[in-house]
Amino acid sequence: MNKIVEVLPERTALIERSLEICLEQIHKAINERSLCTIALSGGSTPKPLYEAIASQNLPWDKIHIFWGDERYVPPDHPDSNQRMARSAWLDKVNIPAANIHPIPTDEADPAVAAEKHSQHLREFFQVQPGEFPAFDLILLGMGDDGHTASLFPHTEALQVREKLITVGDKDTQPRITFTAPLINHARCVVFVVAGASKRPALAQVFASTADDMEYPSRLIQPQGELWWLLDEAAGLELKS
Ligand SMILES: O=C1O[C@H](COP(=O)(O)O)[C@@H](O)[C@H](O)[C@H]1O
Repeated sequence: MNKIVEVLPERTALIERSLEICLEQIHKAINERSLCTIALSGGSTPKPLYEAIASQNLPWDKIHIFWGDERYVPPDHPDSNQRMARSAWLDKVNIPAANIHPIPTDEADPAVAAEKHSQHLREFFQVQPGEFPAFDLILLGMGDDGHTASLFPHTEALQVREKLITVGDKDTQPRITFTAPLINHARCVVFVVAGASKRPALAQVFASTADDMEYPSRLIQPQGELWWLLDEAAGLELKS
């Protein structure tokens, strides 16, 4: 793993740097494999990044969009990660509908939706049960509690080792989430984290010893590149 930490002076610089890294990874994947697979994060932080990507001239037909986690709500719900990414980015560019791979949230049982989407990933990436595909780029955020994707502290989802996708648990509300092993098979993982409220959890995520179950972002140790892009409010104590 190649881990790079950058602390940017403020949020605009954080988004500009995040855009640069994303564009590098997109072009690299397309040059090497003629295709780029990206998994998006939700929450509020990445919205300006998605708006910035939407203004780029990219070979959209070669880019496939997935989500690292989703709230278990319909796609038009205000909390939907899919809805945010569509309005900030995907609805503004000429990307084929078949290149957008939302997490289904219409099954009565979220575990059925998780398995259905796992099967979709296996078919798309042509991997067998038990194998993990390698996304070109996985974007992640981090909550104030140290969660990432929908891997929340002390939840069963953190223990899942064999599956691609599982059911996360946000205060008893189900969510669908990539598992840590799926994220860790990515070629490149980029955390984009902003705001002083993230500082205490970041200190624990970067500590040499701390509880991975208390701070799930510690579980993210990909085989490829790992970028931590922080604004100064979040990363003040990590500035070298
Ligand atoms: O719940 C979630 O929160 C995290 C962090 O969100 P932010 O609003 O602090 O940026 C996000 O990465 C995750 O995808 C989302 O479901």
